[in-house]
Parts: sequence; structure tokens; C-alpha cells
Amino acid sequence: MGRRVPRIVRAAATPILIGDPPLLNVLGVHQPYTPRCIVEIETDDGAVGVGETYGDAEYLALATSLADAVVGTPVTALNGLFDLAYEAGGFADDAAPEFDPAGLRGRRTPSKLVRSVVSAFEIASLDALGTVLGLPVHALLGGKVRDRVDYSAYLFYRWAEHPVADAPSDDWGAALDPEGVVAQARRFASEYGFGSFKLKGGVFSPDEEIAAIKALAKEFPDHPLRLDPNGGWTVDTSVHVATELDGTLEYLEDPTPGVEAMAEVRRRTGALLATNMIVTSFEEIPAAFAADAVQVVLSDHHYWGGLHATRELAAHCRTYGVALSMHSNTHLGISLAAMTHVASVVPELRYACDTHRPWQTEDVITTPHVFRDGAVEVPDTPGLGVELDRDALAALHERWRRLDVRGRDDVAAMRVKYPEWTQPPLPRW
Ligand SMILES: O=C([O-])C(=O)C[C@H](O)[C@@H](O)C(=O)[O-]
Ligand SMILES: [Mg+2]
Repeated sequence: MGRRVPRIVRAAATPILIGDPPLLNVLGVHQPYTPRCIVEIETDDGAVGVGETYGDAEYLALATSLADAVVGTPVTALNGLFDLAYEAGGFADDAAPEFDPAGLRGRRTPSKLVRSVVSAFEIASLDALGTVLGLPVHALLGGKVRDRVDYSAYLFYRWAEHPVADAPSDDWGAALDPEGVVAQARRFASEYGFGSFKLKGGVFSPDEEIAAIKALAKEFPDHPLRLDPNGGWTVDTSVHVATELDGTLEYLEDPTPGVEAMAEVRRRTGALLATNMIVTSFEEIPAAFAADAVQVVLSDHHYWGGLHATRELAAHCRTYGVALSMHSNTHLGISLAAMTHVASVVPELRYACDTHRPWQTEDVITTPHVFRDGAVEVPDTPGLGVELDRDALAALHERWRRLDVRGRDDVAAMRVKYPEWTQPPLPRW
């Protein structure tokens, strides 16, 4: 007789608001608080698993419905989660895609919403299953091929403070020019040991951002550098930047919006182009790869649909000779644990992964991860290797109840300081 498969007896999707610094990007600035959704499932043998995903209203609504729908299903029924989510959400995958400005995640489609929500349930299930079996999540994915996962420092132009009272604050200070960016990089290198840097661009004129990258290259000649203006530049501007920074960048991320424009930049410069905006779902792969519009895909297990789906993405990339790196958005330790497990099992993920985590001062796990030499150790303890901090979860949920922030809106946050600010067109420069 085989082992009995545990069934899910309880599932919950809890919205929280986490403090976020005033980080600038092409659309505007991060709000003081950003929503995340924490998923918990419990099995009939008492195992508990946790997952984390975007917490904007439409994600939360689907997560809440899916939490009801998974009760009674086997904790191993991961392949069935997608159909269950479509059913629970009551929609079909036929809506016309549009650009999703929230989080700069490329196109918004029902299937991407489903995948983003399913990812948290898949991870919570793997966490619970790992606990039941006494195995780490990476073992359930076929086993780690590395013991540590390298992360890249995520540099942002930023203000010292949010322009509102009672907002969360930190001691990083402003970074609004090359000196500020280099000072930020120095602190990331000394406190976390990061060995590579990505600068979020699209904030100032391209020449100012070129100057910032050159200043970084001068100060850190051995650190790979990346620049990401989130599609903020025209093809000609992208060609100018790529030419100026030829030999300086590890890769150039989403310089310009759309497959054709990216392909033209590639043709005209030969620059290595990465994306988390034009290839964000399986449907977008054929056209982008055929046009040679992208040479590095930034995986993001949230919107690709979880850890198994990330491995499927890796197989596509391997087949077409496209490299893999990893995207991040404002997140906490549950997501970082999931990122670390999946990055440990994908042999071709050789670039340091992005993470926003050092910018967050709060978490919902009892022992937040430590970055040593820019890396996180892959845990061998059962499940994800994290423990939910229920008091912290309750406090951040209480904040969600108290404050009326139900989505990420960098444009609205910018308008607080600059009332005339409107959503910038992409490309902007
Ligand atoms: O690589 C990216 O495009 C991102 O990390 C998207 C994020 O939304 C980033 O722009 C941010 O946090 O402002
Ligand atoms: Mg990007």
C-alpha cells in the first residue's frame, strides 16, 4: 500500500501592507505601503505550508476564491490548480491583453493573473508536502544543483523620505545622482556582500544614467552591472545608451518597449538584452525568440505560475539558447525562500538573481534570511525552511484593514509630490 496523500483541510489568503521606501522608476515612485498576499494551507495530517504573491485587489479576490476551492483537494494536486483558479475566478482566458503598469510586469492577461495567484498556492502546497515528507522544497523539484544562490544588489534612485506624514522611513538617504548611486552601492556591497549591481533606470535623462553606470564601473571594476529603464527609451536612445556602455554592462534590461523595438536595438548594437516585460508568459515566447528580441529572460516564479512552471520556462530557454536570470518585485521572506529553492534547481540560472528584499524592513517569517557574500544559502530543512510569524502577519494585516491601499500605483504616489504628474508614455526618452 502506498502512502496516503494528505488533503487540504484549511486554506487562507491574508492581505497585508508592507512598508516600502520611496524608490523611483519610469512611472513614478513606490507608495509608502505595498500590498502582498500571504497564503496558508493546512493538511489533514496537521502540516502547514505558506506562499506569498502580489496583493493587489484582483489578485487578492482570486486568491480568496481559490483558498475556498482548494479545500478537500490532495496537497499534491498542483497541476489541477490552474483550472481550479479559472473556475474559482469565474473568467476565461480570452480578454485582450493590455500593458500592466502596476509593478511594470508587461502585459496584463487573465492567465497571468491566474498564474500569479496559483504560484502562491503551489508553493504553500510544496512547503506543506515537504514538511510531511521531511524534505526541502528543492528536493521535491529534483534536487539542488548549488548550495547558495547569488543575488544582485538592486540600486534605485530614491528620495530620502516619502513626502507624507507617518510614512515608513529608513536611513539610506537620497540617491539622485551618480555619487548617490555609488554611495548606495558601497553600502550594499559592505552590508550584504553583493557582487553585482542592477540600477533601476528610466528616472533621469539617459545621459545622467549612463554617467551613473560609468561611476559604478569606475568604483567597482569587477562587479557586473545592469541597467533597466523598464521600456523607457526609444530605439535610437537605446542604441545611444548601448553604444556608450558597450563593454560596461552585463546586460541591458528592457531598454525599449515591444518585441520589434527590442529586436531592432539588438540588430543595431549586438547588445545582450534582458526582459521581464516582453516575455512574461509562455504565449509571448515564440515571437520574441524568433525575432531575437531577448537573449536573457528574467524568470519570476510569481507570474510564470510557480516553481514547476519556472523549470518549464528554463526548458524553453535552454532549447532556444536564451539565458535565464531572475526578476523581483517588492517582496518578503516567503517569496525569497521560494526564489532561492527554485534558483537552486535550475542549472542554467547562472546570473545573480534580482531581489528587492534588502529594501524591506519588515517580514512575516520569524527568522529573515541573511545575505552572505551576496548569496542566500539553500536550506535543507523540510519545506521552504521558513516559519510564519503570526504576530507579524496579524499586525501587517491590521495595517491593511486600517489603510485604504488596495493596489500598487507608482503614478499616484508621484502625484503627491508633483500634482501635475501623469503616467509617462513608454518610451519616455
Ligand atoms: O526589473 C523590473 O522591471 C522590476 O523590478 C519591476 C519593479 O516594479 C521595479 O521597477 C520597481 O520596484 O520599481
Ligand atoms: Mg526589469
